Amino acid sequence: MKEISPDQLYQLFNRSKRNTENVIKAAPIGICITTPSGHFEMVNPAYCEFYGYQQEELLGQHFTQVVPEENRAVLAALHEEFMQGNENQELRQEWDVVIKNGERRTVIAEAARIEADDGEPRKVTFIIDITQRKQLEERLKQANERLDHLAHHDELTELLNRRAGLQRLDEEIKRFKRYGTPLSIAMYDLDDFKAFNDTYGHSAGDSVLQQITTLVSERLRDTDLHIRLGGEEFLIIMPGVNAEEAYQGMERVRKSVAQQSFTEHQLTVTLSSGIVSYAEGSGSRLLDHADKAMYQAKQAGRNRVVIASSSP
Ligand SMILES: Nc1nc2c(ncn2[C@@H]2O[C@H](COP(=O)(O)OP(=O)(O)OP(=O)(O)O)[C@@H](O)[C@H]2O)c(=O)[nH]1
Repeated sequence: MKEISPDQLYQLFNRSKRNTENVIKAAPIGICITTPSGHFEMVNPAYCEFYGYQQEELLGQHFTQVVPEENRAVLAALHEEFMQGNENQELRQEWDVVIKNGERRTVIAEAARIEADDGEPRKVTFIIDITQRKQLEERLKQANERLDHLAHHDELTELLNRRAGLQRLDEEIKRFKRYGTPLSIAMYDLDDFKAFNDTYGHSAGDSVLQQITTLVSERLRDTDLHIRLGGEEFLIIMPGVNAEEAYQGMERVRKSVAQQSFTEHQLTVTLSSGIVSYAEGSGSRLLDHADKAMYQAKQAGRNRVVIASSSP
């Protein structure tokens, strides 16, 4: 082994120290060292650049200067706990931070406890800016929620669409079979809506469809499900409701719609509805029965509610 003189060793030690300092200066990630009381003792250029501060604006300041006000107490307490922890304890967490101009950013901060030359512990923290990644994740999440909403809802009325509605009907039938609580459905369809469209135009028709469905939803119970089956035909699933109660509920809905006036021409629009209570069979059989009852309501002169003569 090569003999190294104390003088050479001293020079090597000094060079190693300078190299370490240069590595910290050149590091592309933010690094800071904080005292046991939480004050900045060292901040590297990448740290200063990320937060938008000069080195002298941070040194000696409490680290919570770069933390949103609402998180300051929690982070100060965490820092204290960390400082008292065991030697190898490391902390890796995602945090919201605030840069000098007040903007919020998100970082991953990884901290390690070291012992300084005064024998006291220090916390060295490495930060990685993940703001862009977080923003992308948030946008992706919102886009997925929107897609999910579009897959289950009708765009014009915001009601559940046919596919989602029929799925809910099957679920309610399963619940009926399990618990035996009553279940009724009401189908309704606007009266002479073709004539309305032909006279006042399709976009006036669209707006009336939106207003009527909003009005109907307001008249329903919170537990009822309101579905657009297609065109101007709708379904209401009423869990826990027998045919008589469903009839009374739909009569209230029918009257509310008939009393309301729509568009600048103050027009009235009516609806016809068929009601059926579940006894047995499939969802589509139940719908057939409600459809037949609705047809009877149309045949009997429209603007009325009919209970299906026999349950499926
Ligand atoms: N504006 C608008 N009209 C629609 C929409 N969906 C269906 N319609 C119209 O609703 C009308 C339904 O006509 P029909 O099925 O003949 O029924 P109706 O004229 O309401 O007559 P009855 O149901 O027998 O009282 C058609 O003119 C469709 O174009 C929609 O999303 N917007």
